[in-house]
Amino acid sequence: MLSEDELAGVPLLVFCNKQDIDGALSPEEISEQLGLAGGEKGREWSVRGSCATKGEGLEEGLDWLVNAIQKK
Ligand SMILES: Nc1nc2c(ncn2[C@@H]2O[C@H](COP(=O)(O)OP(=O)(O)OP(=O)(O)O)[C@@H](O)[C@H]2O)c(=O)[nH]1
Repeated sequence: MLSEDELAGVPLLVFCNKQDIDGALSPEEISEQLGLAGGEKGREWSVRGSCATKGEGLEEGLDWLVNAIQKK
């Protein structure tokens, strides 16, 4: 999907939800597995932990996205 021309340069935000559950993959592990760490240079990206049931990490992530879009 990220290789589509229409999405070139578009900021990417990935929420790694359910971080409150034991054994959840960390954002670092997920960004490695998605090939973002060290590999994605054509856009701003952020892979963040969240816990939707407690509302943790969501506002910070959306703030990051708004900033990234405004800079674009
Ligand atoms: N412990 C925990 N449970 C969550 C979290 N976010 C969602 N859930 C729960 O996960 C279940 C599935 O949530 P949905 O919103 O239906 O998500 P979905 O994408 O359809 O399903 P999943 O792939 O299981 O996440 C619900 O019981 C939610 O309450 C979280 O951050 N922590």
